[in-house]
Amino acid sequence: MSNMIEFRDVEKRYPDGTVAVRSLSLDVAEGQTTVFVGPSGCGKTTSLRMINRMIEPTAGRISIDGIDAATLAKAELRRGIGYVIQNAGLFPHRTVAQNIATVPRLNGVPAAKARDRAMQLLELVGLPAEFAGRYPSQLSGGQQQRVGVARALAAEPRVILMDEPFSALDPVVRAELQEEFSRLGPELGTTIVFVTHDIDEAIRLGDRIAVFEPGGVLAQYAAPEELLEAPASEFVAQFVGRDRGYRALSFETFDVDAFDALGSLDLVAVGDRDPGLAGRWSGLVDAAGAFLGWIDDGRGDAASIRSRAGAVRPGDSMRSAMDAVLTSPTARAAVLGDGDRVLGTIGLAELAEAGVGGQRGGAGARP
Ligand SMILES: Nc1ncnc2c1ncn2[C@@H]1O[C@H](COP(=O)(O)OP(=O)(O)OP(=O)(O)O)[C@@H](O)[C@H]1O
Repeated sequence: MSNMIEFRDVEKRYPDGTVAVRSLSLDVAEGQTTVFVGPSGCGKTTSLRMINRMIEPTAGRISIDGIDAATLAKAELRRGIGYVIQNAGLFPHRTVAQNIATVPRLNGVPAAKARDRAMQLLELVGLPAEFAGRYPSQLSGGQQQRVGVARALAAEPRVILMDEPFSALDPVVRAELQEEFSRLGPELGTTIVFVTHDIDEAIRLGDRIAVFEPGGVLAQYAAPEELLEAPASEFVAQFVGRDRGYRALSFETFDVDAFDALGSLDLVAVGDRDPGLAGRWSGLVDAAGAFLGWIDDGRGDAASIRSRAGAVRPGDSMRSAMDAVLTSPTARAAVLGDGDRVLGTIGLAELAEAGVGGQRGGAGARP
């Protein structure tokens, strides 16, 4: 994979002597999402803004696609780089469609064409077409942020810089945007550099994560799995947090073969009835044996389903398996195989043992 952006010994020293970024060297791979994360004041925003030269480095070199950014005219450089900030920064007196079409219009794209494209982008970021004629103040924060992303995409940039774009949103909307956004980047093949102070957001979105520490120093640059499993310093270990073991489970695959034995589960097929199971948890299955949910009245009827949560399939992450156990009404997750047929159940203790063993031994260590 080729590098889209290269930092080489980049430094930013402000006139008052503050060194915001110290000897930064890193490569941003094309088509990937790279996240700059770290506590406040550690130089993330400064590093991001040096890419499109909103801030000029005082030493070192940044190249984009092999070309030294300092040799390009700023307007030309920025034409290929989208920029999204917190609170979207939309133009208040322009409609949503006009906001999205801003850069294409400046680039001479005819109005009708720019508008068609704006409508497509509106759909891409999950907003209904009737929002096109609204003004930013008539949208919620999350909707404005979606328009901000659409506007950045409108010029079909090869690179998008995002500075804490979701930080001002409430946790639910924020999680929604993270979820959708993590699909959008890879789908469009756009190279994204994303700044956040939130390690969970970094892990959710980043293909690679650069952890900055105070003083503008790059503490570690690695894939999320590696960051969690092998933090390079005490600072990184602290920053990724005490619950990093749990986070790391996202990268471990649930493997039925790792368990010596599964627990048993009584099953009732749709249309059958087993009075002996009244008052006990059992699994409802369809005629082909596929798990439909949990029942506790022994009646083979979809109306009896008390919960559909609490099932895990081979190939799910260990974190999903853990969630399945925790959300199952029985405190044990149903383990499903081909065609969602029930293989048995697992509980927290077995899972923890397999998960911890997997991490300790690393991939392939199991005989
Ligand atoms: N114009 C400036 N003059 C002097 N110092 C500055 C200037 N702009 C930023 N700094 C300092 O540079 C350091 C890095 O700032 P920067 O905004 O890059 O950090 P950050 O990691 O993005 O933090 P935050 O998450 O709080 O925005 C900080 O100590 C900041 O106070």
